[in-house]
Amino acid sequence: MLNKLLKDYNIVLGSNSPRRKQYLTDLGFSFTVRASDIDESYPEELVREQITDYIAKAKADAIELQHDNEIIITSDTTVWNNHTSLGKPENRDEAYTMLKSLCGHEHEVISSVCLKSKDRVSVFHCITKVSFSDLSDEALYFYIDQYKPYDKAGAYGIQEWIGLVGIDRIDGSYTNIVGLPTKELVEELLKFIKK
Ligand SMILES: Cc1cn([C@H]2C[C@H](O)[C@@H](COP(=O)(O)OP(=O)(O)OP(=O)(O)O)O2)c(=O)[nH]c1=O
Repeated sequence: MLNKLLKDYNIVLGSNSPRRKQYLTDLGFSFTVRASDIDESYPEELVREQITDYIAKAKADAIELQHDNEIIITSDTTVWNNHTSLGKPENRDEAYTMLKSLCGHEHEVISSVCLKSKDRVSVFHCITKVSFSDLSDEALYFYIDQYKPYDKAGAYGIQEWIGLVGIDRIDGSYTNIVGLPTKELVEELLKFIKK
C-alpha cells in the first residue's frame, strides 16, 4: 500500500542501522541503502531534540542525491537523562555508568528523522518516556558482557534482555526507542510528498 502511494519516488535509507532497515522493510517500503559515516558531534549549546534534529540533518546532508525523485531518510536517537544526552558507550565502564544512571527513574528517548528531496528538507522528532527499574550491578554487568550494547544510545536495547527484565513502563512509541518512529515516519512522509 505504501509502495503504491510512493510509486513516483525512490526511497533511500541513509543508515547503517540493521533496526532501521528492518523497520522500513516491515513497513513494506521498497528502498535502497546509502549510508554515510559522519562525525556525530554537535554544538555544545544544543539540548534534547535540538541535538538529534541537528545530527539527523547532518546525516542527510552527507548523502548525495543521485536522482531527482529520491527521498533520503536519516535518523538519530539519543537518551536524555538528568539533563544529559547519552550516546553510544565507548567501553564497559562507560556502559555501566550510563546504565547505572538510568536505574530507578524515568528518562526520555528521542529520535529525530530527516526527510530530504531535491528541493526540500523536513525534520521531525518523537519522544518516548522510559522508566527503568533498580537493577542490580550483577544484572547490569551480565547485560553488558552478554549483549555488548556499544552500538546503542544509553548503552541499552529495549528489544534485548534488559528490556524484558528491567523496564517498568514506557509512555509513547516503542519503535521510536529502537531508533525509528514508524507511525510518525509514515505520516510525515505522506505529508512530505503532498506538499
Ligand atoms: C535506546 C535504544 C537505542 N537503540 C539504538 C537505535 C540507534 O540505532 C542507536 C543509536 O545510534 P544512532 O547514532 O541513532 O544510529 P546508528 O549509528 O545505529 O545508525 P545510523 O547513524 O547509521 O542511522 O541505538 C536501540 O536499538 N534500542 C534502544 O532501546
